[in-house]
Amino acid sequence: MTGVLCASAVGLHSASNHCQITGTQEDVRSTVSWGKVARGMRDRRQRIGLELFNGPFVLPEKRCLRWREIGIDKRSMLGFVRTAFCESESAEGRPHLTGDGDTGLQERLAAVQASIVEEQVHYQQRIFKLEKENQELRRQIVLRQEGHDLKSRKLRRNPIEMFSEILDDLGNLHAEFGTQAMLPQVLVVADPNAGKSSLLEVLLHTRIFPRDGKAQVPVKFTVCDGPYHLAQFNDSDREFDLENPVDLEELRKQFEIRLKTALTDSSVSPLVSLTIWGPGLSNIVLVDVPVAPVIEHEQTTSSSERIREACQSLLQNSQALILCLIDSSRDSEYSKTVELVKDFDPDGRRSIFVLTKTDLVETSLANPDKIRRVTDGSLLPLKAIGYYAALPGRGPRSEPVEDVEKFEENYFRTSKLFSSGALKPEQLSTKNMSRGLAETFWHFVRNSLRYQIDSLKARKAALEKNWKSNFNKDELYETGRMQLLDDAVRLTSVPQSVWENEIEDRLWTAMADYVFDNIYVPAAAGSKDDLKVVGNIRLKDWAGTLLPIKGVEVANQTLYDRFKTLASRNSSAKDKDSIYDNFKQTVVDEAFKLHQWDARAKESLRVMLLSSAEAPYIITPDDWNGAVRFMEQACAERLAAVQKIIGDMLGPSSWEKWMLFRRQTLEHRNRRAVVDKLEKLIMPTEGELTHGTDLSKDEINVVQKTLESQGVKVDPAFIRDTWRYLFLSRFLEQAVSRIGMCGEVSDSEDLNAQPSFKNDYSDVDLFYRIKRMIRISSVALRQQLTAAELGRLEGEVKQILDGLERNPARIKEYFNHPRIGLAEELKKITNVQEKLEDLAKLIEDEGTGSFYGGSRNDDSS
Ligand SMILES: Nc1nc2c(ncn2[C@@H]2O[C@H](COP(=O)(O)OP(=O)(O)OP(=O)(O)O)[C@@H](O)[C@H]2O)c(=O)[nH]1
Repeated sequence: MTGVLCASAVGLHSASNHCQITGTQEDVRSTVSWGKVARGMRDRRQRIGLELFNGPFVLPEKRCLRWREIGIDKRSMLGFVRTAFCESESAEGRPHLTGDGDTGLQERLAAVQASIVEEQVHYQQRIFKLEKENQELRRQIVLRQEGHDLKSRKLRRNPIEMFSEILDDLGNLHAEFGTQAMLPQVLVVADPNAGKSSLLEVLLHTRIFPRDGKAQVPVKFTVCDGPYHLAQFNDSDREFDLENPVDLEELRKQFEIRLKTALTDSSVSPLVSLTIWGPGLSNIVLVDVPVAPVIEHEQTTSSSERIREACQSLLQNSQALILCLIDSSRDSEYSKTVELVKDFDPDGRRSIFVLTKTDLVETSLANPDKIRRVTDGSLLPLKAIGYYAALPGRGPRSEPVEDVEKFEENYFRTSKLFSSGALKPEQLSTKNMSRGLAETFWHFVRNSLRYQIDSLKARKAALEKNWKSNFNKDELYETGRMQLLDDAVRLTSVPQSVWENEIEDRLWTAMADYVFDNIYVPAAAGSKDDLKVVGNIRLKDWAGTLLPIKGVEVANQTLYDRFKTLASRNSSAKDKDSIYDNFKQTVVDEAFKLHQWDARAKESLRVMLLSSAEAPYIITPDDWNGAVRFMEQACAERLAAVQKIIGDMLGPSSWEKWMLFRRQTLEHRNRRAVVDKLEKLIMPTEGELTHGTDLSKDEINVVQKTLESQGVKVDPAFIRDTWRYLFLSRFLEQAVSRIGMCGEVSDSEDLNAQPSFKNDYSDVDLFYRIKRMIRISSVALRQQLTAAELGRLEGEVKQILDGLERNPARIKEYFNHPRIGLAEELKKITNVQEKLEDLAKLIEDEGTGSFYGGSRNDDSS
């Protein structure tokens, strides 16, 4: 071969804005009649690359002539070069177009190819026009069907909206229950500055992204073909009119806020979602997926960790298409995004590559062969299912989308980079890509729907196996509510005697320690006369102060406990269902926070008790017998409690030490020493207790000093404390043995015959009065309870339930039982499955062809 004239150099294709010639000066001079070319050009503009065609003609390996530099249009240059070629064809050693074969044939082939390209472009434009008309007709039909209801200016829900809703439902199912189901969506990924935002904006036909850069957060765009150009965030009802600059500006602001919130606030979804309607938009779900969080995961902070996970889980969806943008002006073989795509889709089964910025390649002639090497899979590490070239921008992003589209259309019509047929005309331009993408997307949808329906059915079957009943939260709430109101009413049918006995028992338990420590022991520890006088005074003081207060507290607590027991009454029943427990117990608790016993109750109880304190003492044999039994039991119980306290003070006995391996502490040993001394010095183990309740200072001193001489160091408070229980124990032992000597009486004679009835047994009398006061309190409190408190409580329960009904989120919280979880999941899966089946049926009936959406076209095209 004597010379090589590259195909692109010859300019046989009109889609070039420069001419490239390769070969040495001699090669080229001997093969082409360059003078002819030069002459033709000079004739036209008098200004031509003379140094190339006539001059010293030092042709380096590669030379380039720009049409614009020469000053003639491409079509003319094409003509000149063609003629020059034809003339030189007969010459010996004529030049070759790149590649082998006969030059003339190749030239003719190239010419035919060029005209085919032109034809295709022409028909493509016709198709656009027809589609636009078709779309306008559809819009009019829809508007007519909707009766010109312009309140909602969107089209009635189209398949892509149905589909997007299903995607959201599946996302929620996954987040709430971990249910796996995947459907297609188009994930758009790119290296920084590759033109992703520009491309998305052309696809959405609006400059939607915030101007000052956008946060690295995934954004889902549900793109719908519709008569009006509108946008709406999925978490809001507001529609933005994209034709209105004020609305558009506001939308950008809102968008920016949402992106920032998604990045920083872990309580909101990391995926920002919005729907865009517009005439001629393709029906498709696009997700802008930032790759930086996935690639640079070592540097992620905890807040961006969520974003990384979200992006990763989007990419892991084996049904999703990955639209990977490749900046052709850079060395794409080193692209980190391409590496990432390879990780998630090693076989290139769901990846599509889009070459952007090819205009820059063309002007710089950096690597003209690049397109072919990308599309034949030799440049990138994986072969994709589709390739497109798009020119979504060329300068500031403020340029109207229409202008970008026009520029793009013009560029592809004339670009020599694509003249070799590496990409077909329908693979060139954003518009064509959008259409092709919609086609592939719906193809993926159709193929995956059946599989997803089946996988949801399988999950449902597994859930149904675990689930017998068919509750939902609203039904559960209604049942729980009815049961609670029923329980509140059932409180009124509790017998009076049950209330009274329960309050009486509880009140005595609550007051027993006080009665011993502050009434009986101080009164009985003195002389027999003191017992009556002191006992009387202390009893009245108790009746006038503490008893009414404690009485109301105890009655309220009794009411609460009984209501709680009733509310969980099913616990032991056969149909017990713990599902209601949480809800009912919480409502009961809240009702009792509201419930205040009538404030007048204490005062009326106090008056009643004080007057009973004046009432006559034991009169009848029953009074006596009851009082004796009560005193005996009370003293025995108190004695047992005191002995237990003393036992704890002294620590383990020798037996326990050896057999149970328990150890005595220093405090235990000191207590034992103090008890020994007190028993020896002050309180004889045998015989009547003659000492008063308190130790004198001298007695304490003696005990302390004696112990000190034995090496035991204790302070006076320690001695006094030990004495208190020691005394009480001895005192109660004597009381129990004394009361044991009292027999039962059957009549008044018997009663009067009791030894020293009036004098020696004043303490029986005291216990009789104590018991009578407790009884009077319980009867009075029961009366207040049944007459007023039950009614008020029922009202309060209703009040709380009404409040709950206004706050469904709280109701949801109460019913969080695993079985409810199953039922909820089951319900949601059924719902999604039904929607999927509707969509599958629609696809079956209409075919996906009608779902792709429109193709926008300019009137000019
Ligand atoms: N010449 C030319 N410039 C383009 C092309 N596509 C985009 N640009 C320009 O490239 C610059 C970057 O484009 P963007 O759309 O912001 O790129 P991006 O991928 O979103 O960038 P990041 O925000 O870093 O992700 C802008 O100035 C665009 O106008 C193209 O095909 N040709």
